[in-house]
Parts: sequence; C-alpha cells; structure tokens
Amino acid sequence: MPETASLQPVEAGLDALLEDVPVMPAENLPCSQAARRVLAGDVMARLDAPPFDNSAMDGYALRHEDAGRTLPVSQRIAAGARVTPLAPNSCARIFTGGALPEGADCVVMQERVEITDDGIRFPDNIPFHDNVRLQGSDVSAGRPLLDAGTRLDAAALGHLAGQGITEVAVRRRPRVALLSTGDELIEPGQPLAFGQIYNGNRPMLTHLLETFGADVTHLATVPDDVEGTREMLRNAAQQTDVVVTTGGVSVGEEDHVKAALESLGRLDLWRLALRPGKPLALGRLPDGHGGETRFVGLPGNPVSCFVGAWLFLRPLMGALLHCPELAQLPRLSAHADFSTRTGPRRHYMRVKLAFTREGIVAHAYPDQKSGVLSSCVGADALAVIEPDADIAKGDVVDCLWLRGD
Ligand SMILES: Nc1nc2c(c(=O)[nH]1)N[C@H]1C(S)=C(S)[C@@H](COP(=O)(O)OP(=O)(O)OC[C@H]3O[C@@H](n4cnc5c(N)ncnc54)[C@H](O)[C@@H]3O)O[C@H]1N2
Ligand code: MOO
Repeated sequence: MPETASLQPVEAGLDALLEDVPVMPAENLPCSQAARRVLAGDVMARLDAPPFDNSAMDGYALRHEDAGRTLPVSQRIAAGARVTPLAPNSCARIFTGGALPEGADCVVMQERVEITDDGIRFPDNIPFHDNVRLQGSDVSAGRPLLDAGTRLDAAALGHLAGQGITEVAVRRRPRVALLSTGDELIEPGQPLAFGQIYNGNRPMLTHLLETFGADVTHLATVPDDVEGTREMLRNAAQQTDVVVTTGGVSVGEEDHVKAALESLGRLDLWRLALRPGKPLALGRLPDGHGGETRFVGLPGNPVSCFVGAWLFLRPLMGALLHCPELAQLPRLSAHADFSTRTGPRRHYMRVKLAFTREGIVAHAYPDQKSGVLSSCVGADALAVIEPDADIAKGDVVDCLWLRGD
C-alpha cells in the first residue's frame, strides 16, 4: 500500500471532531475573575455611556451663539462636581469629564481663549456641540453591549465595569486530560539517563490549551502497553470533556493509543494529509454517563503536537465554548521568502512574518522537520502550502495567524 493511501483531508478531520460538539454550560463569575472567559449570553447596556453630556477638554463651556464675545465666568465645573444651569451672558470654567451645564452647548479648549480683565474672549465660529461628549454617544441603555461568544478582553472588561456590572455568565472552561505516552519520557527536574528525553510536549500543550480557554485538569504519563493505556483513557474520559494524548499513534508495535481507543470507544479518523502530524487520530470515548468525551491523539513529535493543537484543539475549544474568535484562525497573505515543493500532504510551515512597506514577508525556519521544535519558537503564523505545490521565492502564500491571543 502506498505511504499516502487513505490519508484524509484536514477538513474531514475537523468535521468529524466538531460534529455535534456540546456547548459548555454557563456559570456566573465575578468580572474580576472573568478575563479571557467566553460570554454565555448577550449582555445589554444598563446605562447610557457617557451617562451625561460632558466636556472633552479643559476649557470653557458656553452657548455657541456667543462665539466671538467676551464673557464673565459664572461657575467652575470639575469632573464629578454638581452643576447649575448656565447664567445668561456668561461662560463656565469646565474641566475634562465635567458635566455640561444646562444651557451650554459647546466647549472651547483653554488654549484657544484669551483671559482679559472683562472675562474670557472666545474665538469666532464655534461649532454646536464642539468638544462635548454627548450622553449615550458610546453606548445606549437597553442596547446590546457585548454579544454571546465574546471573549472578555481588556476593552470588554472595561465596558462591563463602565456599566457598573460586577458579575457575568460565562461558559465553563472545558476540562482537558493531557496524557503523554512513551517510556522514554521523564519530567524536567529528574536526571536524564541515556535514551530518555524530557517531556517537552506537556508544558507546551498545557500552555496552548489554557490559551485556547481550556482547564487542563489531568496530567499523566501512560505506560507503553495496551491495558495501561486503556485504563488511563477510560478514567480520564469519565472526568473530563476532552482527552488529548501525545505519541503512540503511529504504526509501531509500541503505539497502543489507537488500539485502546478502538476497544473502548470509537476511532473517527486516523492518518491525515497534513505535514507535520500525519498519524493524528480523532475519536470519542464513553464518558461513563451515556455520553461521549472527545478524543484527540496527537503524534509525539513536538512540531506535530504544536501544529495539531492549533489546527484541531483550538477549533474544538471554540466549538465547546461557542466562541467564533477561537473557532477559526485569522488568515492573511504573505510573500514567501523561501521556496518549497510539497508532496501529497498539505504542509503547515512555521514562519515569522515581517511587516514591510512592500507588504508582509514570510520567513521560514530552514529545518521544517517534525522533531525540530526550534522551527516553532517565535513563529507568527503557519504558511499553508497545498499538496503537490511548487512555491518559488516571492510567491504569495496563505498564512494562519497565531498571534491573535
Ligand atoms: N514506519 C513508520 N514510522 C513512522 C511513521 C509512518 O508512517 N511509518 N510516521 C512518522 C510520523 S509522520 C510521525 S509524526 C511519528 C508519530 O509517531 P507517534 O505518534 O507514534 O509518536 P512516538 O513514536 O511516541 O513519538 C515520536 C517522537 O516524538 C518524541 N516524543 C514523544 N512524546 C514526546 C514528548 N511528550 N515530549 C517530547 N518528545 C516526545 C518521541 O521520543 C519520538 O522521537 O511517527 C513516525 N514514524
Ligand atoms: O506527520 Mo509526522 O509529524 O511528519 O513526523
């Protein structure tokens, strides 16, 4: 059988993985703990923002018809101060954020006036509402403030606080088990014997999963035998929403993950037309309560794990959290600073991007093999090179942006 026979397209893998994914239940959280969490429902504005007409500048409030006149100052309005209606034929000293007094309709910044013995001399032609921030011009009470599915970034948290909101309903973070396979693995901190390697995939994937919104609750190293692997998969699937394994999905006698998955649950797809990550396995495990836990078996090579996480774990978290921003990686076009030929698999090359006057240039790390993690360090994007393509330097390539978080 040719090496590439029965390789499935990446899209088929994603379809199988995301089919009927349940959405996480909602939980209420104080806003102070809700950074990066995904809103479970729309949030409506309770207040107008700004809540009252106020000044955008330090200066003087007046009626715009009084442009060109010299007026006495009848009151002083600092931010937070009470105000009285503006007396006729006068102006008010006002500071940024101060409430516009009734009767005034514009503000002139202090640099544009002249202070004379008779009062403040104003320039000619002051536009109506000049330097006034009108009530409700940012947000109107009763209108949508933030949509369900929004990931709470800094501005969204500021928007909530601006409304006096202290608690929000967000999606519970999916619980993920991250199981490493491989008798050669040991944890950093232990002495390294010949033939052993440190488990680098665990912290890398833990960080990526947390960035994608997951709660990595189970970490374990699985023994290289079918029975031990079965036991660990069974237990993990009963306590989490997603089980991720690394290694053990290729064709060697020591690769037990697929067999264990098939005997416990269901293998949806195995062997994809992608490089790196060909032996990636997708499936489902019984959750012990009549439902299913999603299973993603990443190949052990570190770059296959890195790329597999961006291509499969991130959209999976997007579906579980019902978050469009997570579900799809942003795409951009760049000029390749490299040449390459692909075979029957789509190649996801790790690139650094340079934003130049002439456009975006993708620089590829010279060694793109799946064991070379240096190719991922500092990568801004994955350049997507279709199968059987011949890319010359300068050609435009499609890239998936990895820096959105
Ligand atoms: N005869 C064939 N051999 C292989 C094929 C094939 O088609 N025919 N596919 C190759 C491809 S492509 C990949 S990718 C790898 C994937 O193999 P496994 O998923 O079974 O992974 P392992 O063999 O367990 O490990 C591969 C590699 O990665 C290292 N590794 C594993 N876990 C970690 C970890 N947590 N941290 C750091 N490094 C890790 C492991 O030591 C191996 O060097 O199979 C090819 N073989
Ligand atoms: O498909 Mo593998 O990740 O190239 O070594």
